[in-house]
Amino acid sequence: MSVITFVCAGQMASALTFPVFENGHEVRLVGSPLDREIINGLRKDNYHITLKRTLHDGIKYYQIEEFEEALEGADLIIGGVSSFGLDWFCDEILPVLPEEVPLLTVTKGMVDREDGTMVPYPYIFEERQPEGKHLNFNAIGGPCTSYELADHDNSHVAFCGKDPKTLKYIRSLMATDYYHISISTDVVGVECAVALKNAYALGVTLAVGLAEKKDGKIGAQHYNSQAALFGQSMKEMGKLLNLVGGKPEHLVHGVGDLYVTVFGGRTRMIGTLLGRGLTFEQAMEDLKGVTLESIVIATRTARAVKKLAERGKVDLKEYPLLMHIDAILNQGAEVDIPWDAFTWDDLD
Ligand SMILES: NC(=O)C1=CN([C@@H]2O[C@H](COP(=O)(O)OP(=O)(O)OC[C@H]3O[C@@H](n4cnc5c(N)ncnc54)[C@H](OP(=O)(O)O)[C@@H]3O)[C@@H](O)[C@H]2O)C=CC1
Ligand SMILES: O=C(CO)COP(=O)(O)O
Repeated sequence: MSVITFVCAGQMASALTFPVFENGHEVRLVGSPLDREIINGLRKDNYHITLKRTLHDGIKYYQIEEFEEALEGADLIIGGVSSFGLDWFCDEILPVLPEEVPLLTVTKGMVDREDGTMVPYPYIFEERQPEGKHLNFNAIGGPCTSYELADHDNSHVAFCGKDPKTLKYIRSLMATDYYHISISTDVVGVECAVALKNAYALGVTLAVGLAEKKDGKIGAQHYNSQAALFGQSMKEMGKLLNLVGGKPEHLVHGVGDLYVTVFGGRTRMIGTLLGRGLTFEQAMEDLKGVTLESIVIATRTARAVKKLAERGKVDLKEYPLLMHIDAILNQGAEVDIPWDAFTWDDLD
């Protein structure tokens, strides 16, 4: 039995307690300063108020003030922060983590630099750890919604990090007959692929809202338009993956993640509302309190691509869907899918 300490008791970190606990490990779940209510509820009856599932009896729950106690003797630390708590995680958590214990994070995202470079979160964590500290950073990517993992649906994810031995070790702690894990040292490839899907899931689900608007009926579906946007998303994601230097095969994790997010992710909600004709501000107001990584990543990716275009490294015409998503989110544009920009002629 190993001891596995989770920092943040959000939906995904808490869902991961299922495979870990079922593998016989001691599970310690520590809430962020914003997770007090979640931890109080779990202590009462193991029911997680945002995941809406009952966690295993036997998990130990901690408030953030008890973090050091929860770290004692830990063999693995799992970070469950979202992009919105990234600074808190870097400033408050990284300094107290023991160097000898590997860290595995679920946070999907990238940061864009002034010159248009896109840097995945594990590298940001590495940069922002205290000077002289050398934590062992690893991350999870791939299609896996929290509530379906909690329900034991078969999921295939990718763990990435620099050290193959660590990746094999972490996999040995967490793999089950329903939680299937590929491992890779291509951190940029895995992380960029799965971060990008958040931006494009918003793009595909515009078609969900557009169909409802067209038919005047909530729940109306038009799969042709969703499929066209899905294909265009895959094309642009592939180009972006190539741009950051990730291996093309990791597009599998990003495209799988795009699929699950279009059907079962929170990003579907914002894309649908925008497609129905709500302004960005109205949609955000309706979805107050929902974790929407897509807004952050779409904005950052578009900013990076525009910067690279200024530098002559890319042609913006190759990213019509990303540019339209950015215009909706950041320039007040109405939804008006640039269908013609998606077509191309391949003639010998
Ligand atoms: N949910 C899912 O199905 C999946 C999620 N992911 C990724 O995992 C990450 C977390 O997602 P998820 O668990 O769903 O999100 P949640 O919003 O449920 O959890 C995020 C965690 O980060 C904390 N947090 C947010 N903002 C701050 C802040 N300013 N300061 C301190 N802590 C903060 C949250 O506290 P609080 O609860 O109070 O907000 C919570 O503990 C995301 O990057 C997401 O893309 C990956 C795979 C699937
Ligand atoms: O990343 C996810 C599934 O892999 C979930 O996406 P959302 O953050 O949109 O819910």
